[in-house]
This record gives sequence, C-alpha cells and structure tokens, in this order.
Amino acid sequence: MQVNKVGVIVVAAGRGSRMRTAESKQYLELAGKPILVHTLELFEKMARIDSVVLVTGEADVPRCESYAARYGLHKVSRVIAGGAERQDSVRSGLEALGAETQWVLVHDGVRPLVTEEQVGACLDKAIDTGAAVLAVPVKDTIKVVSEDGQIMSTPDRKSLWAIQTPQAFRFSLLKEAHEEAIRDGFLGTDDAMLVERAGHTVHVVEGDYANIKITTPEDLPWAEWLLGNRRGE
Ligand SMILES: Nc1ccn([C@@H]2O[C@H](COP(=O)(O)OP(=O)(O)OP(=O)(O)O)[C@@H](O)[C@H]2O)c(=O)n1
Ligand SMILES: C[C@](O)(CO)[C@H](O)COP(=O)(O)O
Repeated sequence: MQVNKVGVIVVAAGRGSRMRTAESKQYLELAGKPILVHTLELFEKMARIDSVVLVTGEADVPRCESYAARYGLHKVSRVIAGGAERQDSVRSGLEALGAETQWVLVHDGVRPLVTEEQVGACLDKAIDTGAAVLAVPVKDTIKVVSEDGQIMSTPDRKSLWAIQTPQAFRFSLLKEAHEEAIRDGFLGTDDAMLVERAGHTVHVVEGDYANIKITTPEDLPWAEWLLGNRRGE
C-alpha cells in the first residue's frame, strides 16, 4: 500500500460567478493552458507532495481526468465532485485523501501563481506548529462599513493580513475542525477559520502579492502579465 504523507486538496468546484464568463473560470486559458492545469503542475513537480485530490463540479470530472492524462499530472490520485460551498468541497477532499495522510495542503484551483518556495515555506511552518497559511500584509486602509454605507471603524492596518492559499495543516486537526464546523452548522470562507474556532493557533507565513486568486475579469490579464514577467517575457 502506498503511504501518502503530504496530500493536497485542490478545490475547483466553484462556478466563478464573479468572473461573469460562460465557462467556469478555472478552465479559462492562461498562457495557452487552463488556469487549473497551471495550478496542478506546480504540485506535480514538488518532490515533497505525495498525492493530489482534485475537487471539481460533477459534470467536469471527466474533463479533469482527461487533463490529468494529457498534461502528465500523475500525482492527481482522485478527481471527485465537490459541494455547494467551498467548505463542502474541502470536506469531500478530506474524505477522499484518507487517514494515512499526515499533512494536508488546501489550495484554490484558481491561484495558479503560487511558487514552490511559498508552498514549501507554508508546509514547513505547519509541520513545526500544526497549522499555517500564506498571507500578505494589506496595502490599503481597511474600513468596517455598515449596510447603509457608513464607516463604523478603521482597524489598525498593522494587524491586518490578506489570507491566501495554500493553507497547511496536520491532517487530523483539519479533519476534526471540519467535523466540528458541520456539527455546529458553521460556514467559513477559508479552512483556517475552522481551525481557529476549534481552538488551535494558525500561523501566518508571509507570501507574495503575486499569488492572486483569479476572481474578477481584470485578474486574468493581470495573471498573464505576472506569469510573463516571471518567465522574463
Ligand atoms: N462550492 C465551491 C466553491 C468554490 N470552490 C473553489 O474554491 C476556490 C476559491 O473560490 P472562489 O474564487 O470564490 O471561486 P468561485 O466560488 O468559483 O467564485 P464565485 O464566488 O465568484 O462564484 C475556487 O478554486 C473554487 O473553484 C469549490 O471548490 N467549491
Ligand atoms: C480561501 C481564500 O482564497 C483565502 O483568501 C478565500 O477565503 C476564498 O474565498 P471565496 O469567497 O471563495 O473567494
């Protein structure tokens, strides 16, 4: 039996409604390849990664299986259907990875610009502490605004970080945090939130502003430029 020590869950089951394209954004082309393939190729080349579970929309499972074959993504051990919310998709991924996994990284399929160094630093911190996420200090002044558009407060920017993925955890810790969240009916926008509310400290590893989540239409040309710049084009 193969023992998987470090597993990755790549979540790609969203509809990409903010991108406003007919095709889900994870399948749009970036430098000639689907965004999702760029993301998967990074984990494929990392010796420290044992296996990848790809979570996608039910109708997209065959297409993703064919990508895995076409692009030589041998670490993609399972392609499974996700759920209605990102958290549901991660939970399905945790079930598919199996109990032999010791460390798990959760990564958005639409963050194709993360680097091997950043993933490695996040994983190292999780192995030291149990839980770590990539993040960058916010550059703007952030306001808390009421529903009717009034500024309520201005949090001190020094303590504000924009959280990215991957987010890395001891497998058992993330699994328990997800079980607790579902028991309590809690829905979070990232996995760290679930681990935080389960009473565990999550550490931040400073990442890079280029690790963008492709979310709205202007992000795609920005990602093209960042990728070209990285390749010296
Ligand atoms: N039910 C869901 C929702 C989101 N995701 C994934 O979570 C990542 C981050 O989510 P986001 O950028 O919000 O993607 P979408 O939900 O697709 O976008 P939108 O909110 O604009 O519809 C994406 O890779 C997305 O495919 C997922 O696997 N399952
Ligand atoms: C997990 C995440 O990418 C961290 O920034 C983010 O929270 C996902 O949120 P979204 O609402 O699915 O865009």
